[in-house]
Amino acid sequence: MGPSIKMENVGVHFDLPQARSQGIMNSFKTVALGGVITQQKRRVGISALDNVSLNLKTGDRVALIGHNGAGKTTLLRILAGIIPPTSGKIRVEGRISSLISIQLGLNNHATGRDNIRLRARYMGFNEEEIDQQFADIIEFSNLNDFIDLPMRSYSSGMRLRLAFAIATAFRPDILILDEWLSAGDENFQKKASQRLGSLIDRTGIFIFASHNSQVQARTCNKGIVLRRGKILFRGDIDEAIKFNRTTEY
Ligand SMILES: Nc1ncnc2c1ncn2[C@@H]1O[C@H](COP(=O)(O)OP(=O)(O)OP(=O)(O)O)[C@@H](O)[C@H]1O
Repeated sequence: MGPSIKMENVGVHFDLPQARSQGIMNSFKTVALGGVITQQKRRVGISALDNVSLNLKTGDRVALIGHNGAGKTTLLRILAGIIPPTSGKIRVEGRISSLISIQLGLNNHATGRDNIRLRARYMGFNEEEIDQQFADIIEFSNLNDFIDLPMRSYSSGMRLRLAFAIATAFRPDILILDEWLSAGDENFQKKASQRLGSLIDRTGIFIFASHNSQVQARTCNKGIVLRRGKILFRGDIDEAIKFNRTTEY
């Protein structure tokens, strides 16, 4: 059986205890962006996702579309297990790789070489799998002798190259991407784009939040339009992009 994702009536609510104020609802009511700001008694919160159900299987390449604050990143974070849903159920079969915070888990005091192992273990890969990709990661990051120096001696671009090379080296069953990743100088960016594209092609399920509908049209076959935490439309990618472009909401 291939990878699958099943979400049933998932909701995410953020409590904002520090925002207890009577006036807050009035000042935010008319804003069309973001999740729905809620207020019970004097407790303010944000409903970032509301009653979202999804059924994804192998071959699904899903674009998440929607305005700022619509809930795209929250949905990705739920799927990646970074935050739990407040309500509803979620079931994921298969190994997930999230390219949301690719520098997380890297250690400034360790060498590039040691960081490859650290970060790959953090992603859930075993020593054998790491050994298989080790040389490729070193070659792709193109750090030459820097790979044996502690990461604190790297420039931010070098750090990103290493993080990118590691994050894209292992083929997961499910790949999660929040905006297209790019790293390094112009030359490296071209290489990085190709590598990311090839990883997406080889992944069973791909979920991609972005404001760039051109890239989404190229890499996805389905689209989900979110508005204020709810699914407003789902269908073929072209229809979803068209819906988003032509519907006032
Ligand atoms: N940690 C948090 N605490 C409180 N509210 C949050 C938190 N994270 C997100 N939100 C709120 O949840 C809603 C959805 O945010 P989310 O980041 O999922 O939107 P998005 O669709 O990814 O937006 P963008 O296109 O701007 O990246 C927004 O109203 C945001 O303010």
